[in-house]
Amino acid sequence: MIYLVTNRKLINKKNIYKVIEDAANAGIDAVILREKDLSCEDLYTMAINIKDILSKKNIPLIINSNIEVAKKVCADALQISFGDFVNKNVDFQGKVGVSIHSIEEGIMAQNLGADYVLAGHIFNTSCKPNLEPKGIEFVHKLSKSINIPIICIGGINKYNIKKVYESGASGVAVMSLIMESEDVFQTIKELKISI
Ligand SMILES: Cc1ncc(COP(=O)(O)OP(=O)(O)O)c(N)n1
Ligand SMILES: Cc1nc(C(=O)O)sc1CCOP(=O)(O)O
Repeated sequence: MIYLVTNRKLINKKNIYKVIEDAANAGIDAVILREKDLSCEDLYTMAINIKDILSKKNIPLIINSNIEVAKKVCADALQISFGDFVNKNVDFQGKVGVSIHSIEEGIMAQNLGADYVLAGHIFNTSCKPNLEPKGIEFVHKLSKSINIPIICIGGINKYNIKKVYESGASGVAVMSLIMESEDVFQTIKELKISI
């Protein structure tokens, strides 16, 4: 499973909808709409447009952080930080994915009913320049500690994707590699054949 995480600010020539369309055609498994700076109104508009593209291919839409928008657009899943998951009363009909950054958070997320965890960041990534990556051993340990699906994020590319799967991940989430790609279709195909 390959999840695409959006970041419209990383896109060079194309626009976000063209990227999503190419990704959908290349066989992406889900899209996490993560545009933290947008107002609810603008995020909702973007979510509706993306849902329109994805629904033609039955690809799930996941909304990052914003439960109001996730509900309003009837998203397939909500992606939420560990802190929000633990501290807020998350009342959402669809699946709930929790972002975790330690084994303890992974176990707690599972015990509290998370449907899957987004675990990171695994490798160095320009998106998290001041934080140490967790490394492949973290994936290995996490997969021995929990039974819910583990989606790994952070610095995933065609050279390391296989190792991530071999360490027990059920899938990966990729942002900059795809957002910055000149050829989104080809980039995703290369990831898929590298698994
Ligand atoms: C140890 C650690 N903490 C937090 C992060 C990244 O999480 P954050 O930037 O808060 O949220 P998202 O980028 O996942 O939306 C990390 N990699 N490591
Ligand atoms: C959005 C995000 N969350 C992370 C986490 O560790 O929770 S790492 C990350 C960025 C991943 O982007 P790229 O594929 O460009 O490395």
